[in-house]
Amino acid sequence: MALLKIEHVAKRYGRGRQRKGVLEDINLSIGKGDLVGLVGESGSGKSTLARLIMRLETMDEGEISFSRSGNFYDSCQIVFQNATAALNPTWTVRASLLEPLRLMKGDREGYIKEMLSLVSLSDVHLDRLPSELSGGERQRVNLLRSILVKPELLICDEIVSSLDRLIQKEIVELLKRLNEEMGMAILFISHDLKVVNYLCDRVYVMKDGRIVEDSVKQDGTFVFSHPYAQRLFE
Ligand SMILES: Nc1ncnc2c1ncn2[C@@H]1O[C@H](COP(=O)(O)OP(=O)(O)OP(=O)(O)O)[C@@H](O)[C@H]1O
Repeated sequence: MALLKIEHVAKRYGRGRQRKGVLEDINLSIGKGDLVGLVGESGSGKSTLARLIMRLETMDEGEISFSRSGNFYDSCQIVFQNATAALNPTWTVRASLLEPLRLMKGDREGYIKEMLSLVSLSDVHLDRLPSELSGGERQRVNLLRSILVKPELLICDEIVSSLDRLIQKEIVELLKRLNEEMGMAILFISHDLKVVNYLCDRVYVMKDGRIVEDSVKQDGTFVFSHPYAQRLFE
Protein backbone atom coordinates (compact mmCIF):
# COMPACT_ATOMS: atom_id res chain seq x y z
CA MET A 1 0.00 0.00 0.00
CA ALA A 2 1.23 3.49 -0.80
CA LEU A 3 2.42 5.73 2.02
CA LEU A 4 1.24 8.81 0.14
CA LYS A 5 -1.31 8.85 -2.63
CA ILE A 6 -2.26 11.99 -4.52
CA GLU A 7 -5.23 11.66 -6.85
CA HIS A 8 -6.56 14.20 -9.33
CA VAL A 9 -5.46 17.16 -7.23
CA ALA A 10 -6.09 20.70 -8.47
CA LYS A 11 -5.24 24.02 -6.86
CA ARG A 12 -6.23 27.49 -7.97
CA TYR A 13 -5.30 30.89 -6.60
CA GLY A 14 -7.14 34.20 -6.86
CA ARG A 15 -10.77 35.16 -7.41
CA GLY A 16 -13.08 35.67 -10.38
CA ARG A 17 -11.34 36.46 -13.65
CA GLN A 18 -8.01 36.59 -11.85
CA ARG A 19 -8.36 32.95 -10.79
CA LYS A 20 -5.42 30.93 -11.95
CA GLY A 21 -4.86 27.19 -11.98
CA VAL A 22 -1.52 26.33 -10.41
CA LEU A 23 -1.97 22.56 -10.19
CA GLU A 24 -4.15 20.43 -12.48
CA ASP A 25 -4.95 16.72 -12.21
CA ILE A 26 -1.90 15.77 -10.15
CA ASN A 27 -1.45 12.05 -9.54
CA LEU A 28 1.53 10.83 -7.58
CA SER A 29 2.29 7.99 -5.27
CA ILE A 30 5.08 7.28 -2.78
CA GLY A 31 5.62 3.90 -1.13
CA LYS A 32 7.25 3.24 2.24
CA GLY A 33 10.98 3.90 2.05
CA ASP A 34 10.86 5.27 -1.52
CA LEU A 35 13.28 7.90 -2.80
CA VAL A 36 11.22 10.04 -5.14
CA GLY A 37 12.23 13.14 -7.06
CA LEU A 38 9.96 15.97 -8.18
CA VAL A 39 11.49 18.20 -10.82
CA GLY A 40 10.33 20.99 -13.09
CA GLU A 41 11.17 24.55 -13.89
CA SER A 42 10.58 27.44 -11.54
CA GLY A 43 6.87 28.19 -11.12
CA SER A 44 5.70 24.75 -12.25
CA GLY A 45 3.97 24.18 -8.89
CA LYS A 46 6.36 21.95 -6.94
CA SER A 47 6.29 23.93 -3.69
CA THR A 48 2.53 24.38 -3.90
CA LEU A 49 2.15 20.61 -4.08
CA ALA A 50 4.49 20.22 -1.08
CA ARG A 51 2.36 22.68 0.92
CA LEU A 52 -0.80 20.72 0.05
CA ILE A 53 0.79 17.46 1.18
CA MET A 54 1.79 19.14 4.45
CA ARG A 55 -1.79 20.43 4.90
CA LEU A 56 -0.50 24.01 5.02
CA GLU A 57 -3.06 24.84 2.34
CA THR A 58 -6.24 23.27 1.04
CA MET A 59 -6.79 21.93 -2.47
CA ASP A 60 -9.71 22.70 -4.76
CA GLU A 61 -10.13 19.22 -6.17
CA GLY A 62 -8.90 15.70 -5.62
CA GLU A 63 -7.63 13.75 -2.69
CA ILE A 64 -4.41 13.24 -0.79
CA SER A 65 -4.21 10.20 1.46
CA PHE A 66 -1.39 9.47 3.81
CA SER A 67 -1.22 6.13 5.57
CA ARG A 68 0.36 6.71 8.94
CA SER A 69 0.49 5.11 12.32
CA GLY A 70 0.29 8.17 14.60
CA ASN A 71 0.07 11.95 14.57
CA PHE A 72 0.31 13.46 11.04
CA TYR A 73 3.16 15.85 11.79
CA ASP A 74 5.17 13.09 13.45
CA SER A 75 4.82 11.01 10.30
CA CYS A 76 5.28 13.68 7.67
CA GLN A 77 7.85 16.47 7.85
CA ILE A 78 9.16 19.10 5.48
CA VAL A 79 12.52 20.86 5.20
CA PHE A 80 12.70 24.10 3.24
CA GLN A 81 15.56 25.60 1.29
CA ASN A 82 16.20 28.53 3.55
CA ALA A 83 17.61 27.12 6.78
CA THR A 84 18.37 30.61 8.10
CA ALA A 85 14.70 31.58 7.87
CA ALA A 86 13.56 28.24 9.30
CA LEU A 87 15.58 28.57 12.50
CA ASN A 88 14.72 31.09 15.20
CA PRO A 89 17.79 33.39 15.29
CA THR A 90 17.49 33.95 19.04
CA TRP A 91 17.33 30.26 19.93
CA THR A 92 20.39 28.09 20.50
CA VAL A 93 20.66 24.87 18.53
CA ARG A 94 19.66 23.05 21.73
CA ALA A 95 16.42 25.04 22.06
CA SER A 96 15.58 24.53 18.38
CA LEU A 97 16.10 20.80 18.69
CA LEU A 98 14.20 20.43 21.98
CA GLU A 99 11.14 22.17 20.59
CA PRO A 100 9.85 19.36 18.31
CA LEU A 101 10.37 16.92 21.20
CA ARG A 102 8.30 18.82 23.75
CA LEU A 103 5.84 15.92 24.02
CA MET A 104 8.54 13.27 24.30
CA LYS A 105 8.94 11.54 27.63
CA GLY A 106 12.35 10.57 28.95
CA ASP A 107 15.83 11.91 28.29
CA ARG A 108 15.30 14.38 25.43
CA GLU A 109 18.78 15.89 25.77
CA GLY A 110 20.38 12.42 25.63
CA TYR A 111 18.33 11.56 22.53
CA ILE A 112 19.41 14.79 20.82
CA LYS A 113 23.07 14.09 21.57
CA GLU A 114 22.68 10.62 20.08
CA MET A 115 21.04 12.00 16.92
CA LEU A 116 23.59 14.84 16.46
CA SER A 117 26.19 12.42 15.17
CA LEU A 118 23.78 11.27 12.48
CA VAL A 119 24.10 14.69 10.86
CA SER A 120 27.82 14.97 11.67
CA LEU A 121 27.35 17.58 14.40
CA SER A 122 28.40 17.31 18.04
CA ASP A 123 27.70 18.63 21.53
CA VAL A 124 29.80 21.72 20.85
CA HIS A 125 27.14 22.97 18.43
CA LEU A 126 24.33 22.81 20.99
CA ASP A 127 25.04 26.15 22.66
CA ARG A 128 25.50 28.05 19.42
CA LEU A 129 23.06 30.41 17.74
CA PRO A 130 22.22 29.91 14.03
CA SER A 131 24.45 32.91 13.22
CA GLU A 132 27.38 31.01 14.71
CA LEU A 133 26.98 28.11 12.27
CA SER A 134 28.07 27.69 8.65
CA GLY A 135 25.40 27.37 5.93
CA GLY A 136 25.87 23.60 5.77
CA GLU A 137 25.69 23.25 9.57
CA ARG A 138 22.51 25.33 9.66
CA GLN A 139 20.90 23.10 7.05
CA ARG A 140 21.96 20.00 9.00
CA VAL A 141 20.40 21.40 12.21
CA ASN A 142 17.28 22.20 10.20
CA LEU A 143 17.23 18.69 8.79
CA LEU A 144 17.84 17.13 12.19
CA ARG A 145 14.93 19.09 13.64
CA SER A 146 12.66 17.47 11.07
CA ILE A 147 13.91 13.92 11.54
CA LEU A 148 13.97 13.85 15.36
CA VAL A 149 10.37 12.64 15.33
CA LYS A 150 11.39 9.90 12.86
CA PRO A 151 8.87 10.73 10.16
CA GLU A 152 7.90 8.11 7.61
CA LEU A 153 7.99 10.75 4.87
CA LEU A 154 10.42 13.65 4.63
CA ILE A 155 9.77 16.31 2.01
CA CYS A 156 12.89 18.21 1.01
CA ASP A 157 12.04 21.39 -0.89
CA GLU A 158 15.19 22.56 -2.70
CA ILE A 159 17.24 21.97 0.42
CA VAL A 160 20.63 21.78 -1.26
CA SER A 161 20.12 24.44 -3.91
CA SER A 162 21.85 27.29 -2.11
CA LEU A 163 24.74 25.21 -0.76
CA ASP A 164 28.11 24.67 -2.38
CA ARG A 165 28.81 21.35 -4.09
CA LEU A 166 30.76 19.81 -1.22
CA ILE A 167 28.07 20.53 1.37
CA GLN A 168 25.40 19.47 -1.11
CA LYS A 169 27.09 16.11 -1.38
CA GLU A 170 27.25 15.79 2.40
CA ILE A 171 23.52 16.46 2.76
CA VAL A 172 22.60 14.12 -0.09
CA GLU A 173 24.71 11.32 1.42
CA LEU A 174 22.97 11.97 4.72
CA LEU A 175 19.54 11.63 3.08
CA LYS A 176 20.65 8.34 1.54
CA ARG A 177 21.74 7.10 4.94
CA LEU A 178 18.49 8.19 6.60
CA ASN A 179 16.62 6.33 3.92
CA GLU A 180 18.70 3.18 4.36
CA GLU A 181 18.98 3.18 8.14
CA MET A 182 15.57 4.53 9.14
CA GLY A 183 13.54 3.46 6.10
CA MET A 184 12.41 7.05 5.70
CA ALA A 185 10.69 7.80 2.40
CA ILE A 186 11.90 11.04 0.81
CA LEU A 187 10.23 13.38 -1.66
CA PHE A 188 13.13 15.36 -3.03
CA ILE A 189 12.04 18.53 -4.81
CA SER A 190 14.79 20.04 -6.89
CA HIS A 191 15.77 21.58 -10.16
CA ASP A 192 19.21 20.03 -9.85
CA LEU A 193 18.80 17.01 -12.09
CA LYS A 194 22.26 15.69 -11.32
CA VAL A 195 21.39 15.29 -7.65
CA VAL A 196 17.96 13.83 -8.44
CA ASN A 197 19.57 11.35 -10.81
CA TYR A 198 21.96 10.26 -8.13
CA LEU A 199 19.58 10.12 -5.17
CA CYS A 200 16.19 9.06 -6.47
CA ASP A 201 14.77 5.80 -7.76
CA ARG A 202 11.72 7.40 -9.29
CA VAL A 203 11.13 10.87 -10.62
CA TYR A 204 8.05 12.92 -11.49
CA VAL A 205 8.43 15.74 -14.00
CA MET A 206 6.20 18.82 -13.67
CA LYS A 207 5.43 21.45 -16.25
CA ASP A 208 2.92 24.29 -15.93
CA GLY A 209 1.11 22.71 -13.00
CA ARG A 210 0.85 19.22 -14.45
CA ILE A 211 2.87 16.07 -14.11
CA VAL A 212 3.90 15.32 -17.65
CA GLU A 213 5.75 12.10 -16.94
CA ASP A 214 7.20 9.86 -14.29
CA SER A 215 10.02 7.41 -14.66
CA VAL A 216 11.53 4.61 -12.58
CA LYS A 217 15.30 4.31 -12.65
CA GLN A 218 16.52 1.34 -14.61
CA ASP A 219 20.18 0.39 -14.86
CA GLY A 220 21.07 3.66 -13.18
CA THR A 221 19.17 5.99 -15.53
CA PHE A 222 15.74 7.44 -16.10
CA VAL A 223 14.12 7.02 -19.49
CA PHE A 224 11.53 9.53 -20.70
CA SER A 225 9.24 9.72 -23.70
CA HIS A 226 7.83 13.24 -23.14
CA PRO A 227 9.93 15.79 -25.08
CA TYR A 228 10.00 18.24 -22.15
CA ALA A 229 11.28 15.58 -19.74
CA GLN A 230 13.81 14.41 -22.32
CA ARG A 231 15.12 17.93 -22.78
CA LEU A 232 15.30 18.47 -19.03
CA PHE A 233 17.40 15.34 -18.49
CA GLU A 234 19.52 15.67 -21.65
N1 LIG B 1 -0.26 32.16 -2.49
C1 LIG B 1 -0.23 32.28 -3.82
N2 LIG B 1 -1.09 33.11 -4.46
C2 LIG B 1 -1.09 33.22 -5.81
N3 LIG B 1 -0.25 32.53 -6.62
C3 LIG B 1 0.63 31.69 -6.05
C4 LIG B 1 0.68 31.52 -4.61
N4 LIG B 1 1.66 30.60 -4.35
C5 LIG B 1 2.18 30.23 -5.54
N5 LIG B 1 1.57 30.88 -6.56
C6 LIG B 1 1.86 30.72 -7.99
O1 LIG B 1 1.79 29.35 -8.28
C7 LIG B 1 2.75 28.99 -9.26
C8 LIG B 1 3.58 27.82 -8.74
O2 LIG B 1 4.42 28.24 -7.67
P1 LIG B 1 5.36 27.24 -6.86
O3 LIG B 1 6.09 28.03 -5.85
O4 LIG B 1 4.56 26.09 -6.42
O5 LIG B 1 6.36 26.76 -8.02
P2 LIG B 1 7.73 25.98 -7.91
O6 LIG B 1 7.71 24.97 -8.99
O7 LIG B 1 7.92 25.48 -6.52
O8 LIG B 1 8.78 27.11 -8.22
P3 LIG B 1 10.28 27.32 -7.64
O9 LIG B 1 11.10 26.19 -8.17
O10 LIG B 1 10.66 28.66 -8.21
O11 LIG B 1 10.17 27.34 -6.15
C9 LIG B 1 3.55 30.24 -9.56
O12 LIG B 1 3.06 30.80 -10.74
C10 LIG B 1 3.26 31.13 -8.37
O13 LIG B 1 3.33 32.48 -8.75
